[in-house]
Amino acid sequence: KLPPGPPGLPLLGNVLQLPASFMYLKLHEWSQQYGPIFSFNAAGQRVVVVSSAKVAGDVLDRLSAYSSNRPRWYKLNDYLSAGGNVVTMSASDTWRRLRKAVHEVLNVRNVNGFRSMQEEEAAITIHYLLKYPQVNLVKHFHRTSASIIWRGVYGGNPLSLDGPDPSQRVQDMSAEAFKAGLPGNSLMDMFPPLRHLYANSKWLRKPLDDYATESTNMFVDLYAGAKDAWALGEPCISNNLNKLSEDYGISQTSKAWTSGVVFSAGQDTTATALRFFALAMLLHPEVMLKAQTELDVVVGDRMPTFEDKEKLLYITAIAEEVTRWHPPAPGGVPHAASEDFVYEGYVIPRGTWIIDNIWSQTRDPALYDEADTFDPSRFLDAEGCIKAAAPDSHDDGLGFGHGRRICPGRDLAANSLFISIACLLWAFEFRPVKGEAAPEDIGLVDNFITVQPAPFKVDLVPRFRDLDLRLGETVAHLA
Ligand code: HEM
Repeated sequence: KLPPGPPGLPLLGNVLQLPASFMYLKLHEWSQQYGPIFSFNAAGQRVVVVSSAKVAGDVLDRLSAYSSNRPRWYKLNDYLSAGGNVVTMSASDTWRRLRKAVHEVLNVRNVNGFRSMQEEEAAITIHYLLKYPQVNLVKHFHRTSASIIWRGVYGGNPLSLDGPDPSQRVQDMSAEAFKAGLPGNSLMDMFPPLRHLYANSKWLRKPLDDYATESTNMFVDLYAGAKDAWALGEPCISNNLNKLSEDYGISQTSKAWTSGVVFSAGQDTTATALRFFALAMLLHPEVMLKAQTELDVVVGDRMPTFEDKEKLLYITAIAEEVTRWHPPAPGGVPHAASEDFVYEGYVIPRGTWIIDNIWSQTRDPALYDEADTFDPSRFLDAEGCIKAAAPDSHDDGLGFGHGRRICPGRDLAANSLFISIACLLWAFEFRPVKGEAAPEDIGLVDNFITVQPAPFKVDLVPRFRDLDLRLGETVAHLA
């Protein structure tokens, strides 16, 4: 038997009850009604939802041998991504090899090699915020996050705010493709006879094939453009993939796709977290003041660096709380059962989608009190040190998913968030702009995988009169 869940219609199941956007809120509502593991039917597709940290840990971590596949996404994976997308591909040998290559660069030790680049990017962000205060934070934080991951993947120079932005096209194309992955969003995924039609009709397939070709060309060009960085020996993901020996059996096109997909997986998520951070500062000036008191004691009037991390514990806690309070991907990326398995008496058949309901997990009353409140101190013990995560819960990083599919960029992202937050709070007071919506009324935008705060204005008041002069060498070159 499957876990319990909402009653549905014959054939269509619960598909008409699923909202077109903010689906995670519906899943949260159902989890309150049917418990930490429930199931529903999206027009014939069985879906199981895991909504507490314990059940997610059991099903996605401890039973990961059965729960690490991805849904069989015909439109998204086979057509739009030409089978080359490491996020959407099934748990095959190719996926394992690609993940290993990505992990070699992004593991917790090696990401430290990107720290000076991330410090530089924090300084550049402050410089642009001073130079272009009229430009919305959305654009500033897009640049920060895109530039860090761009350089992590392709090496090279920082992306600029006032020049061409080669990253935007990658972002737009990937957001477009991911729409097709949501339950009920692709007819060929819902109705198997249509797959035959598409397979046999060039005319029907044309827009999908054109899209895939455009993506492939874009990724191959970007990959080829990274060769200068490889020649200079810069540590970057594309270089690592390039060095994979022929024995791996991975084509150059597949390496190019993986580089592009890793870029797009890391960009929007990190930018979203920075936007929620800024919103949290508007809503909670007391948190900002406490963080700035810590910064005044530890770093004073020089810009923070990673060397200060061990002493900037409240800042570290803010970075953790941001992705708990508003996880950038609140509905996770769906997993799927690679074979039938049993959990607590429920049989989860092969092919079932398993939704990692991150939103409900980050509101799990077993782990967090008053979960809707932004409170970094929940991650600190009585001495003000960072608490160890509760056993088997990874309650300090639920926003990054679970099991063998867990986000391979989480350590890079955690470092980006730490240094950006430390430097931004060192540099500026965050104040509401008169006449703008009150911070609590700022709505959300559903971007299919990420959910972000709607654009809002914030008054960033420099904390030092000569701030631009304190930003170091890189910024002096930019100016
Ligand atoms: C705050 C920032 C980030 C958040 C919240 C985030 C969140 C996530 C989540 C929830 C997943 C799905 C995990 C699962 O299926 O269980 C994921 C997967 C992934 N993330 Fe991240 N991510 C972030 C940053 C990054 C960065 C910086 C990179 C790369 C540099 C990255 C690369 C990936 C990739 C490649 C996958 C797919 C893994 C697979 O399917 O095997 N992410 N991320």
